[in-house]
Amino acid sequence: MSSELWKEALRYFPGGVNSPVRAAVKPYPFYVSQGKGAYIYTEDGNSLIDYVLGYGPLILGHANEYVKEKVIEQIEKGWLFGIPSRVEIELARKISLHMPSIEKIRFVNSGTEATMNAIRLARGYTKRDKILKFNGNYHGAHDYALVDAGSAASEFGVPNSEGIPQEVLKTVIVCEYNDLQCVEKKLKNEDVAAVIVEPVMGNMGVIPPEKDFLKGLREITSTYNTLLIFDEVITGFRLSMGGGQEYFGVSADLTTLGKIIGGGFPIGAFGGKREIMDMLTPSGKVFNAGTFNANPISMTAGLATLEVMERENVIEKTTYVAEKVTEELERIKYPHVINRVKNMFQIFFGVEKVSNATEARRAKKEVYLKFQVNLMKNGVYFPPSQFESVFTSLAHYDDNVISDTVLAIKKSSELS
Ligand SMILES: Cc1ncc(COP(=O)(O)O)c(C=O)c1O
Ligand SMILES: NCC(=O)CCC(=O)O
Repeated sequence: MSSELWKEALRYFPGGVNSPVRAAVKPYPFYVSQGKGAYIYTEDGNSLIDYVLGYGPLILGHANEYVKEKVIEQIEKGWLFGIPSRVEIELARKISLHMPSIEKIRFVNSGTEATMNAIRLARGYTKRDKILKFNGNYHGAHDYALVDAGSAASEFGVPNSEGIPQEVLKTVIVCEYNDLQCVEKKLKNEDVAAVIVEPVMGNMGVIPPEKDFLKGLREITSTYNTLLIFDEVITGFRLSMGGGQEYFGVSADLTTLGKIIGGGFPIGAFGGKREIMDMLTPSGKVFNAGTFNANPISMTAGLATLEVMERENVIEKTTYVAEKVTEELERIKYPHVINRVKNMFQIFFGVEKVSNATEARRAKKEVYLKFQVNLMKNGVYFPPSQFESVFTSLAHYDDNVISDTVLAIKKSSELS
């Protein structure tokens, strides 16, 4: 039973969990025993249609057969060598084919590591210390990212974590998302190594960039010789095979990836222009290393996932599911706004517009949570936090999954 496991978990783990957002499930987290396709199964004998999908990586759904076979084949051959293996080249080739701005890449183990290293590299390359980020963007859980951070940092009321040295904080400048004037002013007045941005915000709910925001960032950063880092940990291989850059037609100097490119196994990557990437050890003097970097299991699962995506038009199918689900959400009587870009979306109650983190924080979280709990009772799992994105997968591209979701939304919409 989940209730018993939770009681024991509270003894071992701070707050009962190993990543904070998991504790946001009310009244206490359910424990998952299995996942298959669009469904997860709980220790309490319930099944739920899963719209969280491991917070984004599982774009094919749970336990995809092709990915599973490939991973098992690799396990038969061994799972860690600390020596290069063929599959890392195959995955790199595929990524750079779809994302031409990535001429060279380094594989790490999480999105956190990806942004931490991309920022260090930008500093090394430009010989400048400062970076600029946006309020509510989440770039992982390292010191330079936990300033006005979204996701669980906002959900749990600590957008600015304790434990980060003042010296570090002085190097991080924050602007509001979609505010180009702020960026222009800061870059004019300070020496900024890099601007890091989520091409679509997926960590304050979903917030799209306004028209010309990303193009504007490209122009301003070029003017001031500041690097533009697209954090595509969520959007890479989700908005399009070429990520947010292809979707919006804007090219970044450095790109961070994670989630989907590991097919559900731990992954991160950062890549970009050859001359910048070559500053990385061992060809250059900006250090990065890792026991598990480019481990063959994550490489294999990622490659298999991208192969299925190429074959099966996954982005359009997952977008179709998101359209159907949001059409039903639109019918909810309680005043709300829905932000959707392709196959990622979120609903905000009691507000008319959400175009930045400040506006997202004004939404009625308590109404969202009531809706989320209602949905769980009716067999559908949405993120337990207003500040996460709803995701769809290939496994959701199924009439029964869609109609069961629509029915669950109808039954869950009494919110006043
Ligand atoms: C845009 C973005 N960047 C970075 C990260 C950090 O990735 P990870 O959780 O793998 O460290 C996340 C994670 O959720 C993310 O959404
Ligand atoms: N949007 C934030 C994440 O996806 C990370 C998941 C976690 O923090 O457990």
